[in-house]
Amino acid sequence: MNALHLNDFSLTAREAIAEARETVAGLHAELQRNDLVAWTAGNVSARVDLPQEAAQAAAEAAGQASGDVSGLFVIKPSGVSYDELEPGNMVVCTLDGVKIDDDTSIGLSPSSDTAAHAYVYRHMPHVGGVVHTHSSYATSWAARGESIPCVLTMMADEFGGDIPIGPFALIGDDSIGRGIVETLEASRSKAVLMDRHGPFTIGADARQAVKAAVLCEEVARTVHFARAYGDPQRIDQDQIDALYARYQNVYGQKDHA
Ligand SMILES: O=C(CO)[C@@H](O)[C@@H](O)COP(=O)(O)O
Repeated sequence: MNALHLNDFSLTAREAIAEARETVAGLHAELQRNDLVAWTAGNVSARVDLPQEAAQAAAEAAGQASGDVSGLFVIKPSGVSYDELEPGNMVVCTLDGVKIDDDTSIGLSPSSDTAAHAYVYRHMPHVGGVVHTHSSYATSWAARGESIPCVLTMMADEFGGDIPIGPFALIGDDSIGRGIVETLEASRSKAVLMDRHGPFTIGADARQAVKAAVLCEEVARTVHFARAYGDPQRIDQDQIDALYARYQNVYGQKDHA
């Protein structure tokens, strides 16, 4: 555990951490509601942006000048039933993936995918939320090492093209995170199917990352059946680009100035 304690942070920072804990705890229910997880096999995290001075002050208060205290993220505790998840047991980590003294029980370890989430936050500054599931249809494409071809307008809308396959990597160090970042940096997709493991999704915030996980499973299922009974054709790239631009910039309720 890190020497940092919640009390080392300013009131403003502690309020931001508390808000992130509420959000992340609530979003795990969305994974269940959308049938994306069996047992505890999935996790959601959210970045907590801190003003640099707040992060530095906390580090100095903890007598810690080293380590990445430029921000924090909140992630679920490993292996805890979704029925027991609540804001108070959401684990707070530095961007190095190290738990701070966050008033959860000392014994509560962060998700086993914490290193992967942390790597994404360190290397993709625009990402505010990360989700990992083993949802059945997306994971069956991962098991085959096959990317999902962009044969649906919904895929063009949300993923801007195919949903790519990432490399096979073992859990426990930066390998998975590195594979996620390398794959997503080469694509517009918000989802990557890690080979023989399962989907990881990103978003500007945690709710957008959960949406990407829901839509990833939805299109994985639809294309699975389309391929079983036919030969669906990939949408032309210029049409994918037009669909993606509309959906990302026009769809829904935009703030009308
Ligand atoms: O696949 C694995 C472990 O192999 C994890 O993603 C999954 O079980 C969720 O683990 P956590 O409960 O988040 O530690």
